[in-house]
This record gives sequence, C-alpha cells and structure tokens, in this order.
Amino acid sequence: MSKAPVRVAVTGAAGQIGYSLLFRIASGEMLGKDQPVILQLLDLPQAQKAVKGVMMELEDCAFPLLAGMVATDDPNVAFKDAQIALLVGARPRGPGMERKDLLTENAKIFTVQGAAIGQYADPNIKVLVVGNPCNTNAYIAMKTAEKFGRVNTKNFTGMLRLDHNRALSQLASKTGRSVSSLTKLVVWGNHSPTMYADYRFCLSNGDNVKALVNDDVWNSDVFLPTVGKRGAAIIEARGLSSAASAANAAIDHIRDWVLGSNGEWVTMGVPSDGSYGIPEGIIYGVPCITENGEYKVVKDLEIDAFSRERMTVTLNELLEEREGVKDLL
Ligand SMILES: NC(=O)c1ccc[n+]([C@@H]2O[C@H](COP(=O)([O-])OP(=O)(O)OC[C@H]3O[C@@H](n4cnc5c(N)ncnc54)[C@H](O)[C@@H]3O)[C@@H](O)[C@H]2O)c1
Ligand SMILES: O=C(O)C[C@H](O)C(=O)O
Repeated sequence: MSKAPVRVAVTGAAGQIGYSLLFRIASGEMLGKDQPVILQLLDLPQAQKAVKGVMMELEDCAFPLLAGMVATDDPNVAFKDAQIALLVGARPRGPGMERKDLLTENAKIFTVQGAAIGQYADPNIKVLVVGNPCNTNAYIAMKTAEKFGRVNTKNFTGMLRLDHNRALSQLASKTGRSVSSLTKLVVWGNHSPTMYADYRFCLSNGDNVKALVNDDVWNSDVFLPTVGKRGAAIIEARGLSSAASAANAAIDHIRDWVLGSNGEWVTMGVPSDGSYGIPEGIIYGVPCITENGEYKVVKDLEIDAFSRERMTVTLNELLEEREGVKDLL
C-alpha cells in the first residue's frame, strides 16, 4: 500500500533556491523514492504568477510522487498541517554585505511565519530555515511559535549543511581522499564567516584527517577563511548568491533528519540544550546523529583552547544578533 503524502511547505517558492529545490523534493530525493508529497508553496503576492509558472513545470515533469500542490501568499494556508517546512523566502545579500546586514529586513518575515507555524502546522513539524541570517531567523520563528504552545520547538533548525559540505570538499581536495571517505566533521556556530569548521575528529578510512593535513597554518589561513567566505566568493563570481548548492544542502539536511544518518555525524543548527557552554535556545551549529526522525547532539567532545576561542567568537555574534531582534519577540 502506498504511503500517505507528507505536506511540505516551501517559502520563497518563486526564488532561485526554490527553483533548484522543488523539483528534487517532488522527485523523492528528500523524503525517499516511495514517499508521496504535497507541496504547499508560499511567496509574496507579486510573485504568485511566477509560482504558477513553476507549478506548471512541476506538472510537466509528471512526478509520480507529487500528490498535490497549493500556491498561496498566506502563511496560514501554506503552513496548514505542514509536516516539513523549508523557510527559504527572504532577501539575499548582495556584494559587500554580510548576512547579518539582512537581519532587520528579513526578521519580520520569521515572526509572521513562526506564528503561522505555531498555530496551524502539524505539532511535530520539522522546520529548516535557509533565509539569512538563518540561525537567528530560526530563533525568531521558534520563539514566536513557542507562544502558541502547540509545536515541538526543538524542531526549529538553521542550515549549516552548506558550510559542512563546503568544508568536506576543501578537505577532500587537500588530502586527496574522496568526500565519501570523510566522517566526523562539524561546523560549529553561526552560518557566517565566524563559523568554525572543525576537522579535529574527522576520519578518512580510519586515518585521522588532522594528521593527514598536518598544517595548522593552512587551517587558520586558508581552510577556515575559504569555508567562511565561500558565500561571498560565489556572490562575487555569479553576481547572485548560491542557489543550487544551497538547495542541495537543504535536501541533505532534511533527508538525513527524516531518513537517518546511519550513525554518521551531520552538522545542524539546532536550539542549544546547554551543551558545550552554548546558552539554551541559541541556534548553533553542532554535530548531530539522526535516527528515527530525531536528531541527537554528539556530546562531550574535547574542546581545546583554539576551538573554544573560535566557538566563542561565533557564539558572541549570535548573542549580538539575538539582542538585535529582542524587541520583535
Ligand atoms: N543558509 C544558507 O546556507 C543559504 C544559502 C544560500 C542562500 N541563503 C538565503 O536564502 C534566501 C533566499 O535566497 P534566493 O537566492 O532564493 O533569493 P531570491 O531573491 O531568488 O528568492 C527569494 C524569494 O523569496 C520570496 N519572498 C520574500 N519575502 C517573502 C515572504 N515574506 N514570504 C514568502 N516569500 C518571500 C521572494 O518573492 C522570492 O521569490 C536568502 O536570504 C539567501 O541569503 C541561505
Ligand atoms: O552567502 C550568502 O549570502 C548566501 C549563502 O548564505 C551562502 O553561504 O552561500
């Protein structure tokens, strides 16, 4: 017997990430090749015509797993009974901006959407915030949803997976090992240049990657800035912010959360439970293992002085961002 469809809400459906994301969700790459989906697409009133165009193209793919589509400019409709939500819709940064420069502009979107999720979504909805600055936007949505006391606020997450994937590629190229051989990588903190990509625990076919690299100067002068500033480098090269790689990371994040990471570590921005000295509730990138639709934070890793310093810098930025939005909450 075929499975009941899962309701997936996607915001910013007419945008460039939306265009890379929706077809892959509908083809089963996110929730499995046996899992029908209903897409609930939210965008602004002026983008509804473009959303209709995307829906026409989705129809033209004749995806067997696409069990229905809804297009709307009303968040209360988009999130109704949604079991998964990808909050992509927000303004992207342009050249010379930092992601936190988007905070005042984008923050209000996430109070409105957090309230709609809090009132109308499935109580166990899994939320991934992609729109920048994604950690603090996820925090805003979570705090707003929390007021309605219906949904599991542990399930509000921010996207660090693109940074994780970027770090994997840089490490593969530095060590000459395949991406698929690399395990136990983590990117701590904020999705911003302050993020701390940490390969101290990383293994490649049983070999310690830190020992393979054996180059602390490369770590601080090449690797960390390359990963941290990759988004800006893409904006500089393309004239637009990353889209296909962002959509790919969103698929990876939700797929692993729903279908499990088979014991492997994945980086997720999750509301802190106080581990690693991160204040409770701050959405902070940590290593997680996912199983049965739940994530568990990998605990008790040793944090050396260099790592503590980096983790504090990225935490302080998140605390500043939280301070900047406190009047909205
Ligand atoms: N976390 C990450 O790793 C990551 C990676 C890439 C991009 N991003 C961010 O994702 C966001 C979207 O990027 P994009 O390239 O798709 O932008 P885009 O401008 O191409 O598309 C954004 C879409 O969102 C819509 N939108 C705006 N406000 C909305 C609202 N209130 N409700 C619903 N829809 C709304 C717009 O109409 C547009 O269709 C940006 O904030 C960007 O910075 C995050
Ligand atoms: O950098 C940006 O503004 C877009 C995105 O967050 C990225 O990392 O590519």
